[in-house]
Amino acid sequence: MSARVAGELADLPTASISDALDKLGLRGSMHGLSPLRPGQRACGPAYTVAYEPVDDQGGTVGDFLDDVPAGSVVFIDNAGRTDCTVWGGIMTQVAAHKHVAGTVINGVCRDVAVTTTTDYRIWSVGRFMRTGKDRVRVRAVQEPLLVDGVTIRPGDVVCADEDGVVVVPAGRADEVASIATEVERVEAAIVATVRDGATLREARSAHGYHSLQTPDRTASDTGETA
Ligand SMILES: O=C([O-])CC(=O)C(=O)O
Ligand SMILES: [Mg+2]
Repeated sequence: MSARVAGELADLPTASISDALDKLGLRGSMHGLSPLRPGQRACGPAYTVAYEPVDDQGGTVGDFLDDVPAGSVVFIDNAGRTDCTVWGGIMTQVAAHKHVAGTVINGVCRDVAVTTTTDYRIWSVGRFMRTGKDRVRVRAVQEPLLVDGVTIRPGDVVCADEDGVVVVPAGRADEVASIATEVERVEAAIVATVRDGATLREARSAHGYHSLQTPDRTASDTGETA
């Protein structure tokens, strides 16, 4: 993936990227992860972290942050747990200081007031104040995660905005960016066509709105022979 493609994805809404993933038959739209505050966006290569529960003492939260490169999106899997955190205000301030692009948590964070007054972006299942220290520990860093049926590999492109989070496989970023760009172009054309006097039904039909995200059927998909 070139810097140009990464830049294109960074400029595209997650809605159009999600449509492109649908068209290519790829899973990558992450259900149930919401932005902590309105208006935030982030896009960058995934830095993956998996947590696991500990029975008693010895759990830790967040020491891996020293190793995260600037521009990455930290993608943390705490198995969707909402009863203890894996991110807090110290981590937010350190990540912002290191120019980390953002954090996605399949779990919860705390110290939300700090994050909302710091130039840093988090998407999560929710928020809760009880720490993960002595409750969870890091099981793996920079290994593939499987979250809600989506595989997130280190270096995959994570894009997130007000609609939520999408993950684009690094090797498919070029195709996804080009289809998502076309989705954007067609959607703008539909609105322009209505402003020129067409009905929504006419404009959508003229520009193929309903199948923008529909996978192209090949002979092998349909069982047809050429
Ligand atoms: O225990 C945690 O979730 C971490 C925390 O509060 C912080 O980084 O400030
Ligand atoms: Mg804290």
